[in-house]
Amino acid sequence: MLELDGFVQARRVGPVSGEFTAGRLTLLIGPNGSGKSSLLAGAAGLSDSDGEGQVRLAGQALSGFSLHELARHRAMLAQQAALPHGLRGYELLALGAEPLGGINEAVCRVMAELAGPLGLESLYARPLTSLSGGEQQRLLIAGTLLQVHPDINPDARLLLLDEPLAGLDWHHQLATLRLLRRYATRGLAVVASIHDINLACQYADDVWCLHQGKLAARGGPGVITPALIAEVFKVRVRVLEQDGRRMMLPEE
Ligand SMILES: Nc1ncnc2c1ncn2[C@@H]1O[C@H](COP(=O)(O)OP(=O)(O)OP(=O)(O)O)[C@@H](O)[C@H]1O
Repeated sequence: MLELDGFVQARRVGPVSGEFTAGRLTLLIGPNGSGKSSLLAGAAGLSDSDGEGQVRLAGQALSGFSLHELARHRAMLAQQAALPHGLRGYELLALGAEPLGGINEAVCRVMAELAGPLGLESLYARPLTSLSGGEQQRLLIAGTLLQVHPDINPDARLLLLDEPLAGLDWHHQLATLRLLRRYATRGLAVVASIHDINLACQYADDVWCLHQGKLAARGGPGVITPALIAEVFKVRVRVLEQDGRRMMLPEE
């Protein structure tokens, strides 16, 4: 679906090659500054590759897409996304739906569908500036998911989220990961950066581990091993197994 072919961004990331596949949830892990945001920005078409590198969506170079075409094919949740002032929750989502035809019955239905898992019922009517950090983040996630919902945007192919779980409580972290899996099941390539290694093990179809701008490992959750964690994160961990699930416990 989304192919990175020798993607390079200044000295921040690359060269990185690989594919984010339709129908799969790819979780990016890596220490601070390892290049996750830079890679996501490249995959979103927000920054071109240096040199010969290319990013292709369904075989077409992303650098040739207009902003309108990008909006039709992918949505991106940025890290520390800025919130427009003077808006209420539902108006933020309406703003995101604008390039896709604006508020209509389908948009209202999707807003209602997202309200349950993300706990938005009482937030839609409130001014954005009155919301807590985690509440704002849940609305931003909803706004991003709305833009690639099949009932609103049948051309959507790719969903990218930079640290969507930042600031969320445990309940809403799990709800968000379940939603991302659901969107992948609907046929999108879904990619998110995440700092919780155990959640990455539990929810990812594919894991990309970045280290100093390069891919240190890529594959199923099994690529996350104590040796990889020690090399990349400089943390020693022990593996616990329960009911077929693996958990990494940092050693003191
Ligand atoms: N605008 C910029 N100008 C110069 N260097 C930058 C810029 N943005 C990021 N960098 C550098 O590029 C590298 C990769 O940054 P990036 O934000 O992609 O990392 P990250 O893996 O997303 O980190 P984090 O987990 O802290 O969010 C870092 O060393 C960072 O300092």
